[in-house]
Amino acid sequence: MGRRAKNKQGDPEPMRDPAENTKPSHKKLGKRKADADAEQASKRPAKKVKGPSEKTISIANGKGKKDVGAKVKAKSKGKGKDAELWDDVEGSASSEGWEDVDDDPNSQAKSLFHDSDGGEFQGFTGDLDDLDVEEDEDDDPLHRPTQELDLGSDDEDDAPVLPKLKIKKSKQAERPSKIIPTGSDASSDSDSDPDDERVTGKNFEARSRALDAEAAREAELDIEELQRAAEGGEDDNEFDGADEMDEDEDEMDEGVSEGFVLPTAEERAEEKTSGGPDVHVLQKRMRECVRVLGRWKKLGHKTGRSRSEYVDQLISDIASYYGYNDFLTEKLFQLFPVAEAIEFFEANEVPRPVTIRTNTLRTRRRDLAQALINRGVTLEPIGKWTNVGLQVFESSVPIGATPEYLAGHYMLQAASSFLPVIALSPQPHERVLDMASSPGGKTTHIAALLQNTGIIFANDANKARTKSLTANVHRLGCKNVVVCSYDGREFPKVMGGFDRVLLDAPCSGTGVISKDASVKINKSERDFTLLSHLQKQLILCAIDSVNPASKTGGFIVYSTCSVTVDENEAVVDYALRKRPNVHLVDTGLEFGRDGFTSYRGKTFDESVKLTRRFYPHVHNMDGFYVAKFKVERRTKQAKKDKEVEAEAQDGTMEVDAVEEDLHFDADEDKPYLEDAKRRRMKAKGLRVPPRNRVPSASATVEATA
Ligand SMILES: C[S@@+](CC[C@H](N)C(=O)[O-])C[C@H]1O[C@@H](n2cnc3c(N)ncnc32)[C@H](O)[C@@H]1O
Repeated sequence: MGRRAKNKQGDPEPMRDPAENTKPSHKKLGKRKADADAEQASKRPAKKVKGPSEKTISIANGKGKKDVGAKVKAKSKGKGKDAELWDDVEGSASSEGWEDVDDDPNSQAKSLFHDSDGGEFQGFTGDLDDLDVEEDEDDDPLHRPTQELDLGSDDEDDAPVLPKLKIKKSKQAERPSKIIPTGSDASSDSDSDPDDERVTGKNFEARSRALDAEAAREAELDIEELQRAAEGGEDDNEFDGADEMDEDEDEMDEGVSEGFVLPTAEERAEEKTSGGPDVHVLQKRMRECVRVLGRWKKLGHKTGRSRSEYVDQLISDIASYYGYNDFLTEKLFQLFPVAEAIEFFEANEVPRPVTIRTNTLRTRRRDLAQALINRGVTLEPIGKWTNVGLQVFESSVPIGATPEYLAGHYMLQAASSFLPVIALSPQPHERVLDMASSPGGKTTHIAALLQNTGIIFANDANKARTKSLTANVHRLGCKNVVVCSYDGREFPKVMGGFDRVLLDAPCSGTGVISKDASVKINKSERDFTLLSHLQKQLILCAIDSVNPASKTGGFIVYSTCSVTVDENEAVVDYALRKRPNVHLVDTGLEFGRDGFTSYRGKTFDESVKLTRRFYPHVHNMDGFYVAKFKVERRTKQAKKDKEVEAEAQDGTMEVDAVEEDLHFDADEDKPYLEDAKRRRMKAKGLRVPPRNRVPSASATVEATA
């Protein structure tokens, strides 16, 4: 296997065979964790990627796994491909970045929410005063948990051969489609695989071309798959993934495993009180449940048990194997076909790749790459979809403390966090609101796309968190940012009339479990209810803060680092119903799965399929969701009609957060704009005219120019 392949983050490993030896289970971490710990000890020493604190970040090696179909459209527009990938300035296809470098190590506030790089929600009560927010550790590689980087050997055969669970082998899965490729994606290539070369300043462009070609190949495969799927028709089973096994597997394995007996409800209850079964029993049972559920139509009748008994057993075993609470296990399990759900849970056990976003206000990607390569960093472009992203494979220096980092040439930023800003696509000279912005990964990215023109109001309700936001804004040389600290629900009363608004909403963080395993056990039904409620309030305020008459914009992007429907499609659908003057538009993102238009008995507006879902097991990036709306002028009757309809459909969850007469008050905005202007002038050494008016309101407004 080539160097690149070895160094990339591994795919989630399949559940191991019972024959493999493991430690006894560790209840708190989940049985899989105990299992993994045992295996870890036997692995070869890993090469390390150092974080800024000298902690090591390493990436587990993984092999062989293929993936389910991500949609990749390889588009080649105008310029040469090399130029696109290594462009100096972010082009129209946009570019993007990881945030969350918390430059304020002293801040100890605890976050109730997850931000895209792994904050923490700890029981939000719905009142901002109850929020207790912590600095985002994952924003800062200094604080990132140590992860294992197993670079493997040069010879693929050296890797331990793990018996594989035949949990899923869909037709789709026969080729790589991860947007950030993994080792396994490249493993089938021959010796002459360009991936085998070491990445140097000289071969950047060749590597970029190879990536393009790969994307094009994948796009062709995607089309083939879609055609196959269309010809194959729909499965009428309760679960999409049912009967999804290959026919050849069917022939090989027609029956229910001999000696396997699904425990009864009583036996399960007994098992629980006695600490649960041995990890081997769990693995075996999960395999069997996945296999039988995967071919329920053929095997179900032979089991003598009901489908729901199998499902219940599997959910319960997943919870204890991976260490989730039962509620969250079921919630996440329901999002996927059976076998794919296992892939998702497995992917959450593996760290995502280390990625950085070039700050184009300070440097060009190729120059940054060369500078880091000179320092001993092994990296390469993330992929064609971003012209500012770099994936770091190994580094002999702390990647969060290099001179380039300190000089603001890049942001450590998860690849998924690039997505909402790409979708927002801010245009130079626009006025942008980043409604929940700390620690500023997306704000600074927006600033770069605006080329330091226009103005960004970077708001966050948590004042402590705005410290790291301000630090990042300064470090990256953003001169068009005003930092402020309001509850987002106060907008647009605070100010409005924005060309674009980003609402990267506080969320449960179910997309970033690999970064923060505490999510597995600390999320309850109530958390999701409260979060969804807050998100609905915020999204209406975000919509109302947009100037529908904007000549260049009039858009809002809603994003979360969560994969639950309550926090995503349900919020978007609610906004569509409550605000007749908005409609969804294409996000402009070239990959990601369609948003759900129906889910467990709920039906959403058809246009919700325009929203995008991203998954760790599919795209090799954090779980993420992105929706983009266009805001039009309101017409009174349309508004009334839609709202009556919304009230009727809403039932229990009514969120009337926004007063109807809210509008942008240019006068109220003036002091903030003036303040920013004054500071800009001051920074440029110009004479600053006397202040007309001091900003009112309790909020802190800090111009960062
Ligand atoms: C997902 S994080 C934002 C990450 C940020 N966009 C970035 O890219 O660095 C969500 C943020 O929302 C903030 N927040 C929570 N409730 C809020 C509210 N009611 N209004 C505004 N911000 C809020 C939290 O303090 C947190 O910083």
